[in-house]
Amino acid sequence: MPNIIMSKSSNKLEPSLKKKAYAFLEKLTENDASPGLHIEPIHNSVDQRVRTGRVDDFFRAVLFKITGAAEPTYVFHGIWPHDDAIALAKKTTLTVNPVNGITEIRTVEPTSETTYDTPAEAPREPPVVEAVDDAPHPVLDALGITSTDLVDLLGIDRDLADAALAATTEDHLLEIAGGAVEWQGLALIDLASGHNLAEVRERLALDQPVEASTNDDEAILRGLDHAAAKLSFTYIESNDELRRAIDEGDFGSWRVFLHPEQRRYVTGRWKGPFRLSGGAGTGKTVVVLHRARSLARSGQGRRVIVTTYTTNLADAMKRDLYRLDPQLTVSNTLGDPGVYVAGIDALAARVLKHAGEAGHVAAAAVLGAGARVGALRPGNARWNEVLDIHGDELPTELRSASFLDAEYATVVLPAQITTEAEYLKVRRPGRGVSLDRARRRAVWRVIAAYRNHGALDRQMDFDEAAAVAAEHLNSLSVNGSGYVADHVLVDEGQDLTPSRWRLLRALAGPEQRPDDLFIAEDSHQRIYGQKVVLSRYGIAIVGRSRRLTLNYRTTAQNLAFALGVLAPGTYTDLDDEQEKSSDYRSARSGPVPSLRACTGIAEEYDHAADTIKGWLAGGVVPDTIAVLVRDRLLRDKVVAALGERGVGARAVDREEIKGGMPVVMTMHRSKGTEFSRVLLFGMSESSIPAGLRSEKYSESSWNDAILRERSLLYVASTRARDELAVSWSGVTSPLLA
Ligand SMILES: Nc1ncnc2c1ncn2[C@@H]1O[C@H](COP(=O)(O)OP(=O)(O)OP(=O)(O)O)[C@@H](O)[C@H]1O
Repeated sequence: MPNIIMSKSSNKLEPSLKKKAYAFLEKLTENDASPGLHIEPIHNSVDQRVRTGRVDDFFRAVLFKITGAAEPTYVFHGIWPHDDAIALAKKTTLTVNPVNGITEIRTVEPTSETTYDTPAEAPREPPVVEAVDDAPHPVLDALGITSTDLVDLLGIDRDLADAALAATTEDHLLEIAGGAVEWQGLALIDLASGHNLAEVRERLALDQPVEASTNDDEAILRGLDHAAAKLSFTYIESNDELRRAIDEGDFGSWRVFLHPEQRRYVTGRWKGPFRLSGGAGTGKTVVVLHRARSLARSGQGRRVIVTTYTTNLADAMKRDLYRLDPQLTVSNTLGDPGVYVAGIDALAARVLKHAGEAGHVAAAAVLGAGARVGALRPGNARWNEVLDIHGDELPTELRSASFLDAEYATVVLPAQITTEAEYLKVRRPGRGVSLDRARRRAVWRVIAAYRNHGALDRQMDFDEAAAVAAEHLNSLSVNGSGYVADHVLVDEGQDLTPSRWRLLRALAGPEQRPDDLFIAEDSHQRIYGQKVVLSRYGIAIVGRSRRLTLNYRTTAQNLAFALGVLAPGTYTDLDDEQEKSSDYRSARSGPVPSLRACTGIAEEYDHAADTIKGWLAGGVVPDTIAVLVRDRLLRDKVVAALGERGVGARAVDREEIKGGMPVVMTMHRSKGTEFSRVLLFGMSESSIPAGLRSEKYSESSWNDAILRERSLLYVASTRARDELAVSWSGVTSPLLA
């Protein structure tokens, strides 16, 4: 049976052609000599491997046939109307790159020397001396990149290198890169964003050239197997896979065309916890899903847990894992073989449910004598209740549910404090509020009351539940029952609290083991909780951390806007190192975000309705449009106001996003989602909510709250794939200034 390799370009078939493409390729895999297929060479073609095949009366497929092995391999390039297909087949070649051996598809234009546009603004004649200073300077030249670097060291096509070296704006360079062989385009973007040659070679695995072969067909097959070639080609292993690859087209690219760097983190094996950081849209979730699959398939009975902070995102990951591999064993019982996907709080609940009586023992150990496992509820209502009764015993500035919640989650629970004496002695690193003995006593009284209320009402907050679940699992490990999962993978790690980290550690076993924990995180997107330093909670990364920097989701223009929002803040990662964002880049270009100041809310509603109508009239699919707002109240007002202006829109809360209509949701809910068009609505001075007042108990807490607001805006702006619009009424948000 012939093997089929699909090229990325063949992935972009018109919907009407998908069924035909599938029927054609299915027949080809059964028997390439089948007479109905008409697999034929083309007279006078540049590449003697090229073939055309009959899809129907009107359409032909263009393929390359590689022989030599027991079965032939066909590289499927695409489908075109008959005459176009013949013309293309004559001039298209499948060759290996002379420098690194990577297999590439190229079009050889017989009449023109270059297939890339020379930039309009590039000087064609030597400029007169006076004009030189004002002349736009080529981007790559300014970085000291030469033609020798590009052509001889990296293996970039000469005509592409010439065009790229002449480009005087990053936009034009992006355009040129977009038309190039995938890995060559990415190499140019990397160089333009300041990476040196060695870094580019390492990122794209060009420092591992393909082993040479004297047999041309063998060389092509080897070149197709290189990590950089896999950006453009994928082996199709079954008819199911073929159908999905064709049906999902470009939307399913993440399933098959991984970047060599992403691939490295999917297949990499480490002695202990590994941390993958990276900006919004760099494919961290994609890596987590692929890695979960790779680990689940790495041995009999592997138990893999995939988790994250919010239930919505966990649900989305479960769906995507199925899209990635419908055959993957999914586990519905914690501890069973397969991949178990759940939000971190649902994991805690599941552990406690199974714990039975032992759960109450763990609760007493963590929360003090008398505590039992109870129903899971958020802590705010209980803190407020306790403050109403005992608030007067605290200094005014500490009468804050936010302060108490943070003190409890980051100091008391992780240190397993159950008595005042322990609290008086405990170290409180990173809390930013100093407490003398008297103040500690007062704070402990309120915390003890909080615990009493919890015990009386048979309630636990989510941090308590995680801490108790971790304690229970650790006690099982001590008794020799072992750990729950061979591998635990967590997405959005920046949002987890210390007790949740302890739970993750416990799920993977108390002691470090190979590939026990894989942590994807972006400290620029921390929108919940406090800063956490992992080493304080038994998770030692030491040298096992890397970053992804290529944004797959959004355009360079949207990314620049989003990074501008972050810029005034300082962010530290889970290793307490300063996080940088200067090397984030995008391979796509689009319009500059539109900013609209309105005089009042009515005008802002009108503008929102007009913007959405314009997008819809332009053919944008309705549910790929989102309006993002700071809170639920405004969300519901926007839905109503849009409706009054003739634009149907759906408010989205916890439920899955349904098709058919533009959606309106809070910025928090937008985490982990993406849309073609996004309007950030209501970005006025008042968009920093009154609720943040409770963070004013210390300067550092207030600064951190503002940092989280910046991060929230960064999350929201990076949801836009193609176009971003921002509006406000009256005075603009200080975060945008
Ligand atoms: N190799 C790839 N090929 C094609 N598309 C990709 C690839 N990697 C990621 N993407 C796409 O880029 C988008 C962002 O990916 P993903 O959600 O994994 O990023 P992320 O880093 O987790 O983002 P965020 O932190 O903002 O949630 C998705 O649409 C994903 O399908």
